[in-house]
Amino acid sequence: MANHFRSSEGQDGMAPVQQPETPMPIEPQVAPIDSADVTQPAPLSEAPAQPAPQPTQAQQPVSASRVPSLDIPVMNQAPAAQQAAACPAEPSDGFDPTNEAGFTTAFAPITAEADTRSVNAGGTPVISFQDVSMVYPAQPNKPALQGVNVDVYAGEFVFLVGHSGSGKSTFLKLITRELKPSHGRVMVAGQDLTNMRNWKVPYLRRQIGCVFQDFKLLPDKTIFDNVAFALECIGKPRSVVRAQVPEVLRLVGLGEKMDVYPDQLSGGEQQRVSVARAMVNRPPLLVCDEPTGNLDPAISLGIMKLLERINRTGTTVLMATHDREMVDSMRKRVIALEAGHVVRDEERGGYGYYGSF
Ligand SMILES: Nc1ncnc2c1ncn2[C@@H]1O[C@H](COP(=O)(O)OP(=O)(O)OP(=O)(O)O)[C@@H](O)[C@H]1O
Repeated sequence: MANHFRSSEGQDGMAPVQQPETPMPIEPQVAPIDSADVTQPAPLSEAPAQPAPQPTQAQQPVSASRVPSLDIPVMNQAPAAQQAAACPAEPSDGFDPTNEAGFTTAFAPITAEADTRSVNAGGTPVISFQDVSMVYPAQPNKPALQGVNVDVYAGEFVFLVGHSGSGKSTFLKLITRELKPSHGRVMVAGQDLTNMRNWKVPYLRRQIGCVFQDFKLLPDKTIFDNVAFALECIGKPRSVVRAQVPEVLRLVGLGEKMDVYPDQLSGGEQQRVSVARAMVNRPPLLVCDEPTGNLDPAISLGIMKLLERINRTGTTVLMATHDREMVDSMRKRVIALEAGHVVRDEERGGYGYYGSF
């Protein structure tokens, strides 16, 4: 799946059990307004400089260039009513947004070097789990995660696979600080989430774009307004919203549908809106929980191409999935969980054999 992107140019002994945190409201503080120019990379965060860690066996060198910084809310923090209506009939349009005219401007152009780039495993990991365990109070004798050690570096594209209940969603929720670990340390962009003050959490979440299986779009807002909402929540001025929203919607091939409502879109189109919303402020890290779980294979492929394209611009992508075919075809890094343990971490892995879910 490498080259179709190029042609489009121009176009994260147990300690005491920890209670899950009450979800944070969207952006109680409004951060300083920054530039509207989403084409310019910015530093990941105010993360303190750290000594270079030793790369693990699984890391292989993705892109040294990098990393765009952003202001983006965690999208599942939005009001409950946002669940989209059931997906309408899904046209098998085999849509490939990377072939759309005007595909490019929000993201860095893909250059020949992009295909040969390597992950910089020598820097600070974007995500670092250090002997992490998570025990839910309701299941004190069954840790959802136990003794997990994982580093993910800037520019990687990583699949998180495993049986239902193996701990994938828990892993992702630790990265967005929806949960705190019962034991161990979770670092994201050099920041220790274990000790992070609650008021800082919204700032962390601005750096993490989230895409979910159920899209979580606001049914009573147009596509434009759904994406704009992500920027408005973090205090972006109208001019920034007006510049960035159409651009990112064109990127996902929905430039002509900005004024329609979610229930007027197919499931694949709704997921593309969800990706646009997650990426509109260019977070350096994209976390996806079963993003293709509600989509048929042709539509899933379009979404995966879009995510791979986004990864090629330097965005680190971590995706929990049951999509065997997709994982096998993409040959990206695969981390497999089983009963809360990492049982496999392969550089260019396949889905593996887990029976039926
Ligand atoms: N809020 C909760 N309270 C108690 N136990 C929970 C909670 N959330 C998850 N668990 C348990 O933690 C374990 C891991 O769940 P998790 O949702 O992380 O798995 P998963 O791999 O994401 O599953 P799926 O693929 O079905 O989404 C399971 O045993 C689950 O029952």
